[in-house]
Amino acid sequence: MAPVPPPSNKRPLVISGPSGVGKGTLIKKLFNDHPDTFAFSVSHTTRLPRDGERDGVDYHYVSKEAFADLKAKNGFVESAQFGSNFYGTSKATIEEQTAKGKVVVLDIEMEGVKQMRASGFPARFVFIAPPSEKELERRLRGRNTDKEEDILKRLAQAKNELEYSNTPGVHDKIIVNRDLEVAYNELKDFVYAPVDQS
Ligand SMILES: Nc1ncnc2c1ncn2[C@@H]1O[C@H](COP(=O)(O)OP(=O)(O)OP(=O)(O)O)[C@@H](O)[C@H]1O
Repeated sequence: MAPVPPPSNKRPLVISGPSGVGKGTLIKKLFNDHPDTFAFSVSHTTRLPRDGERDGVDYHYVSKEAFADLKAKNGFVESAQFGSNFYGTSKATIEEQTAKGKVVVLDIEMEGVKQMRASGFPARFVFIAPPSEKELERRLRGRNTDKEEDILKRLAQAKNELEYSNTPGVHDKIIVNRDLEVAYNELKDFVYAPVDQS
């Protein structure tokens, strides 16, 4: 198959949506299909790695002290606290990848989207929605990565995320991830749309 030319729109892509909705799954497909086009914005986190996760690939795993230090230096475009852990996207990470000509992909949650919108950071905002809250719960339990306590916290937070997604003008595109292939095609169509349509 001939290689697909990169999208004409190079603005970073901000993918948000409740935990367990399938953001990671969709992003992985995009990267697998177009390995040289996108660059993942690897977030900083103070949480411990899950089995199989690698430092610098899934997250930059840092101490709470190191995180606070970078935040004090205004080094994050967005940061948030979930439970007892902190998450953030460093400016340096985005700038490095954009300078290499990549379309940077950010996987962040509601508070991060609010912060990025408030900052006026130039980006395209995509919200991934579940077909239903019941299906979201099924997926969270099905992936077998979270403790019961965390699942309940994620489901409570999901309600806030879904409510926020109804705010007009926040997201440039909302995709319901019911059937994975259908959702993936919608995402690709949006990402590869000419500049003036997105
Ligand atoms: N369309 C779909 N139909 C059924 N299952 C799906 C679909 N999309 C993703 N899943 C499954 O749902 C689970 C959660 O997906 P994933 O881990 O990608 O979510 P996420 O939004 O990245 O979560 P988090 O924000 O917590 O990282 C996974 O087990 C994944 O295989």
